[in-house]
Amino acid sequence: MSQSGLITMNHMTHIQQLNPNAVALCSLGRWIASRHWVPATGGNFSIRQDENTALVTASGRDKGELSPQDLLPVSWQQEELFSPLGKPSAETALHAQLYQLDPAIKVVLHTHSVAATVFSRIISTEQYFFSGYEMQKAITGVTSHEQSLPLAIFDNTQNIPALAQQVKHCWQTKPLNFGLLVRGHGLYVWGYSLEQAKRHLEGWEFLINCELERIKLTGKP
Ligand SMILES: CSC[C@@H](O)[C@@H](O)C(=O)COP(=O)(O)O
Ligand SMILES: [Zn+2]
Repeated sequence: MSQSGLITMNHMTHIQQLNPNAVALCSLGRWIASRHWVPATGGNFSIRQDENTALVTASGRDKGELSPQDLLPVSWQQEELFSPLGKPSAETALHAQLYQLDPAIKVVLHTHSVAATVFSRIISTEQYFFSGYEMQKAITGVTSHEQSLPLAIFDNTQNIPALAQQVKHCWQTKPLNFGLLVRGHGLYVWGYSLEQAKRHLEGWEFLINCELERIKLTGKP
C-alpha cells in the first residue's frame, strides 16, 4: 500500500473510533451476539451517516467482537455501491436498498437466530400474520394485540441485488413492518434510531419464538 493510502486508512480508523454511531453499533452488536443471534460471523449491521452513506460491517467479521474500524463507509447511487476502504458485508445491497426506500431509516440489523431460520422454513407462504400477542406493540405503529401484523418472507438467494429488487417491489405493494425474513437464512429489521431498531429486533424475535413454540405444541401453523 502506498504511503498516502496508509495515511488515509489510519486516518479513517481514528475517525471511526471517535464516531459515536460506530461505537454505539459495536456495543449493540455485542448485545445481539450475547443473545446468540449472530453465530459463526453470520449477520451484518449498518448505521446511516447521511442521505447516501452508511457505515456497514466488514464482511466475515465476528459480529460480537466488532470495533469501530470494522465499520466501512459505503455510499450508493441507486443500484451502484461505492466502498473505497475495504470489503463490506456481502449483503450490503439490501441495506442500501432499505435506506433508499425510506430516508428516515437510521439503522439496519440482520441476524441469524435459530428461531428465525427454522420458522422461515416451516412457513411456505410469502407472508405470515401474527395476531393475539401484546408484544406486537413492540413494532412501531401497532397499537393492539388484535391487529393482524404481517411479516414478509422472501426465498433465500446468493444474488443479493436481486433480493433487494424483490424487497423494493414488495415495499410498493404490501406493507413491511420494520422487518422481513429470508427463508432458511435469517431476519432483517430496521428502525429510525438505534434504540428503535433494537426494539424491533427483540420484538420480532419474541413473536417468532412464540409462534414457533405454539406450532410445536399444537402442530398447527
Ligand atoms: C456465516 S455465512 C453468513 C453469510 O453468508 C451472510 O448471510 C451473513 O449474514 C454474513 O455475511 P457478511 O458478509 O459477513 O455480512
Ligand atoms: Zn445473512
